Amino acid sequence: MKILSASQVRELDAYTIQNEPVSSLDLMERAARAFVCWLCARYDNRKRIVIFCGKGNNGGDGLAIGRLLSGKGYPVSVHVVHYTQKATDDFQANLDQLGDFLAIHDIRHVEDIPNLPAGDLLIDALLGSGLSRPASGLLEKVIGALNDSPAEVISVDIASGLYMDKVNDTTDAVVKPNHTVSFQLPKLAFMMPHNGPFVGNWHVVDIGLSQTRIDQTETPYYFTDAPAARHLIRAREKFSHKGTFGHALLLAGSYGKMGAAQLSGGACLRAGVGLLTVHVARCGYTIMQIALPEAMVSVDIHEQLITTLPELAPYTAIGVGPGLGKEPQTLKALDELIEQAKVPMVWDADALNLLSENPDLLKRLPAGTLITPHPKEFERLAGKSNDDYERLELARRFAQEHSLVVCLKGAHTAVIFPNGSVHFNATGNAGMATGGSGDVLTGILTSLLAQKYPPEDAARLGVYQHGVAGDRASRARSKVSMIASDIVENLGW
Ligand SMILES: NC(=O)C1=CN([C@@H]2O[C@H](COP(=O)(O)OP(=O)(O)OC[C@H]3O[C@@H](n4cnc5c(N)ncnc54)[C@H](OP(=O)(O)O)[C@@H]3O)[C@@H](O)[C@H]2O)[C@H](O)CC1
Ligand SMILES: [K+]
Repeated sequence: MKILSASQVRELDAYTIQNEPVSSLDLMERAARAFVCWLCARYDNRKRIVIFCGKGNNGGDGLAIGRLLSGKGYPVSVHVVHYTQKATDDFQANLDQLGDFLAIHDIRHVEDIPNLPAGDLLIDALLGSGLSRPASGLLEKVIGALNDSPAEVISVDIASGLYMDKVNDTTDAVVKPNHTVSFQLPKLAFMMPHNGPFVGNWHVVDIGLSQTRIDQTETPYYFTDAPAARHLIRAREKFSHKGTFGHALLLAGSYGKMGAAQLSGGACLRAGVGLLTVHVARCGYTIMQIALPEAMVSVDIHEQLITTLPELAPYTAIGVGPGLGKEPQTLKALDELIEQAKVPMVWDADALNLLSENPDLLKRLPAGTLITPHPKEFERLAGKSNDDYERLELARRFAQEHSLVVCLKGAHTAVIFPNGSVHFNATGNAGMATGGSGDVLTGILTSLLAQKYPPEDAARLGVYQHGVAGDRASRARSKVSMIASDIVENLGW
């Protein structure tokens, strides 16, 4: 799925109106119907609905939603916030229609804002994608009232006050909804970690905007959802054998961190690799043989560290980093790895920290290598950024400059290709913010590379499947109790 900017969505809107053709008022009706359909599937008509409308098309949607819900027997009250004289034509047309159904409450002063008790369901249709400046005055007060209320809030299209595709100031007044129901496509703002409170759980509903035009519209931003991920999965041929699925090498596990090697190795196996060898510090030999009977173990000459490489010829992909440590002898082994590796690689964890301390290594990383930094590791590699949008742009430049596939980990992990395109991931949950979760991802990615998935596909699919397994684990164990080995256990294709 593509993610478009506010101006591209406006253009898409206009194109659909002109070419389908459909009147803008009918398009608004479609949007309202899609929203109502979403709402009715979740809340029955005993729920009291309180709708707050601005005077643009987002407000127009709110009015149409009020009319449709009222028609379905929901107790609805509609409040129009008069922050401006100006109203859009479609807002006005809906206001005229709604007047026949319901009394409309005007909010002209702070005192007109109603009480919002816990049992109500508040619909935020104040401002949508047309936001052009921070909400102030009366709008700011209404937004404050919505945020102060214990009632559940659902935002129409986007939380009022939140920019679709650029950073908000921390002092901006923005609605904090429980849910956002977005029309047609997700928005870039939904992907940004700091926007979490201003998005809530988000959902996309289809309003029939032109697919032809969406296909034609160029964007660097994409969303890897279930259909996109399914498209990447390769079927297993009947006459395949373990050689078909490659031989992965993981360089992972030093003294006290052998669990990282175990998690990464387990995930690598469960992601379908034919054969796996884990190269560990000598002290890990027995641990690994017992913990992962399906893997072969190669031991370093050093008792506690990884300081050398095994013969690399047999391997079809290499993953390095989990539980590695940052000792100078290990750095030397990584230097040799860059010299000798002729197959795709994943660099993670301490391998990334060593890269950031040794920029010369970074310059020599082979094109197409996958790196999997969390925001702090990325900052060490590429420098500080002031906000999420800046970090994303920095990561795009970084991926392009170094010809790397960057998996910038987060709630919606951003997989960034060497051409600068960004693929946000749909799956995963906060339960995955637990030690070892990253080691699991490295194992999955190494496995897919070993099976000859191109690095870009391996990254998108691996990150997606990691999240799916995390979601299964959280259903089985809860977000609080799940641990990284539950993610390995729940991997499935
Ligand atoms: N394609 C779709 O997805 C469809 C979306 N629909 C809905 O339409 C809105 C967008 O509607 P629009 O009228 O463009 O914009 P808003 O409703 O968000 O804003 C209305 C006007 O308010 C002004 N504005 C902007 N920011 C502020 C502010 N901080 N304070 C006061 N006023 C503000 C602005 O006008 P200016 O000229 O003053 O800048 C806006 O134009 C979309 O989100 C959907 O909900 C359609 O219903 C169906 C198709
Ligand atoms: K809104």
